[in-house]
Amino acid sequence: MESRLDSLRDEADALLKAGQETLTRDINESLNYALAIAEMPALRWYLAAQDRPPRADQAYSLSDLSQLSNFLNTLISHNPRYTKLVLIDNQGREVLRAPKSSETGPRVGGNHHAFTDYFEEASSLLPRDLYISPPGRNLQFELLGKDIIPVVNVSTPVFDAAGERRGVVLLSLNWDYLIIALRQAMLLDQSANTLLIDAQGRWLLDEGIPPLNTTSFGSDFSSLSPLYWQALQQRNAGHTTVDNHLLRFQTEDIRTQRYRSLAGSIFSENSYHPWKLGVTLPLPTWRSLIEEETTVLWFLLLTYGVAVAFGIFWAFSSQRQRQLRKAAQRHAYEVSDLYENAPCGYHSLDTTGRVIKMNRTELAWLGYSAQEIIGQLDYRELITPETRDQFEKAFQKVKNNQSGSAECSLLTRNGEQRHVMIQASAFYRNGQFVHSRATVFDLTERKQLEEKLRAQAMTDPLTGVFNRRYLQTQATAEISRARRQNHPIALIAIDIDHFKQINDIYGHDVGDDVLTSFTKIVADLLRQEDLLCRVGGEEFALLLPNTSLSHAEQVAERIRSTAAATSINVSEDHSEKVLWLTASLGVTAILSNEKTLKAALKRADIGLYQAKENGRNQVVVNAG
Ligand SMILES: Nc1nc2c(ncn2[C@@H]2O[C@H](COP(=O)(O)OP(=O)(O)OP(=O)(O)O)[C@@H](O)[C@H]2O)c(=O)[nH]1
Repeated sequence: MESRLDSLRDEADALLKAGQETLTRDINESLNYALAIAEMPALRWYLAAQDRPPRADQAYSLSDLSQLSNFLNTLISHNPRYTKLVLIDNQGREVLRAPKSSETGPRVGGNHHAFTDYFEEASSLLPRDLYISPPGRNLQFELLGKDIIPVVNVSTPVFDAAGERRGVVLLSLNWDYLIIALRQAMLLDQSANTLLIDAQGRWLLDEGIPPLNTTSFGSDFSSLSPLYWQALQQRNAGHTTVDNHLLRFQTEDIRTQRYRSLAGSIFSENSYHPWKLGVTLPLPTWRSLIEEETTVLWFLLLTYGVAVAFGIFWAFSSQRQRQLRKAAQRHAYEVSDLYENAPCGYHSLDTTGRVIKMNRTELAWLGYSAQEIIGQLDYRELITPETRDQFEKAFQKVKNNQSGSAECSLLTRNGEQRHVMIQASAFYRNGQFVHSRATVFDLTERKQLEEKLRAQAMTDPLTGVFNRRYLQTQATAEISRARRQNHPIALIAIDIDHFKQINDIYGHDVGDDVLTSFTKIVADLLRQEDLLCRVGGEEFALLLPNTSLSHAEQVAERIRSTAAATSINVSEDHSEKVLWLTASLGVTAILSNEKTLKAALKRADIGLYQAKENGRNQVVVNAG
C-alpha cells in the first residue's frame, strides 16, 4: 500500500508537470505570436498609413497592404488556437480584422476599442510589453460556430520604425482550445482529473471533476467545493489528500513564471492571478489494488492458501504430536507401573552389590522404604547367612556378564523370611559392568504349599497323625540315628478292640469320631519325639526313639490303662452317647542290627496278636 501511494505521488507529479508545460508552452506561443505580428514592418506601415496617404517612395504599395490583410486572414483562419486578430489605431478604431469573414467577438465599431481593457492597457505599454486579459471576463466570450466560447485577449502596442506609437495588436486566444490541450496532456491516466482555478476561485476548465461534474467554466469553485479550495489556498504547491483523492497542485502565474521569449513585461489584472493548476488521483484501496494487480491478487490468494494449508497442517500435526505425546506418556506410565507393581520383585545392584534400584513389590516384601534401601544397603545384608553363598556365586557370574540365578531366603524387616528365586543378568556398557538387573520370584507360598503337600502325603487325614508311609521313611532315619548314637529304639503296635462293633452299632461316622478321640488319648501320653502313626483302619504303630524295651512296655501299659479308663462321648441320632473302649498292644525293641522297621513291625504285630488271643486289653512284649 505504501509503495502504491509513492507511485501515485510520482504519477501525480508527472501529470502536473505535463500540464504545466502545455499551459506555459501554449501561452508563450501565443504571446510570441502577438509580438511577432506587432513587429511586422508591413503591419506598422499599414497602421501609419491610416493617418496619412502613402507616398510613392514608400517601400510598401497598397497592393502589399492588401496582401498583408490576406496573409493575416489566412494565418488566423487556419489556426484554431486563435479566434481573431485585430489592428487598432491610437484612437481605438479597428483598422484591420482577421479573419475577415469572422463574425466572432463583439462587433466594435468606430473607436469603441478605446474603452476596452486590452486597448487601454496596451496603449500605455512599452514596446514588447504585453497585456493578457483574464479568461472569459466580461465581454471576453465569442461565438465560434454555434458555441459561445471564452477567450483570452492578448494585446501589445505597435510602434513604427521611428519609435512612434501607432496602435495596438489584439490577438484573441481560443480558451477552449488551450484547455483541451491542457487536459489531453494531463489525461494519461483515465482516473486523473485536472483542476485549473484562478485566484478568485473561478473554475477555468470546461468540465468539472467528480463529484462536481456539473461545474463548468466560470463556476465559483471555491464555494462549490470548499474542501478543495481550502487545500489549494494553504500552500503554493504540494500534495494533499481530499475526499479520498490525492491532490497535487502548483501555483501558476503566467505573468512571471517560465516565460522564455523576447517579450518585456507581461501585465494582467492582479486579482485573477496566480492560477492554481492541479491534478487529482483516487487513493488506492485494497480492492483497487487487487483489481489493478491481479498478480497481487494471486499472491494474496496464494499466501492465504498457504497460510490456511499451513494452519490445517499445523493443527493436524500438533494434534498428532499431542496424541503421540499422550501415547508415550501412557506407555512410560505403563512401563513404570509394570516395573513398580509387577507380581515379582526387580532390583539392580552396582558392582559392589549395593542396591541402586528396587521396585515397590520387593520393597513391600522386605518391609522397607525406598529411602532406607536404595543407595544405602548391600543386598547381601538382606539375605539369610545360610543362603548367602548361593547369592554370591550367582552375583559373580552376573558380574562376568553371564546370567545367574540363586534360591535364597530374604530377611524381612519384621524378622520373617521370604524364600525367593533370584534370576539376574548384567547391564554392560563399553565392555564395563554397570549394574545388574534381577528378577525376584517369591517362593515362600510355593515352599509352604510344598511342605503342606508333603505333610499331607505323610499324614492320616482322619486323625492327623502320621501315616504308614511316613513311618517307614522316618523310621529308617531314626533307626540309623539310634545306631549312630547307640540309643535304644522301640516299637509298639496298637489295635482297638472290637472296633467293628462300634461301626456296626453306631455307624461309620461314630467309628471315625472314636478313632479321632482314641488317637488324641494316645498322643497326649507321648513325648515330642515319639512318632505315632496310623498304619491301618484301627491299627496304630508307635516308634519310640531313645526308649528301651522295658520303658516301651511301660508306655504301652500307660496307653492301655488310660484308654480303658477314658470314656469317649459321641453323638448318635442327635443324642449323646458315652462309649468305653480298650486296646491291645504288642511291644518290641528294634535290634541294633536292624536297618529297617520291617522285622520289628512283624514282632510287634505278633505281640499284638498274642494280646488279642489272650483276651484283649493287654500288653504283650515280644523281644524277638
Ligand atoms: N469307622 C471306621 N471304621 C474303620 C476304619 N478303618 C477300618 N474300620 C473298621 O474297623 C473294623 C476292624 O474290624 P476287625 O478287623 O474285625 O477287628 P475288631 O472288630 O476290632 O476286632 P479285634 O481286632 O479282633 O478286636 C472293620 O469293621 C473296619 O471296617 C475307619 O477309618 N473308620
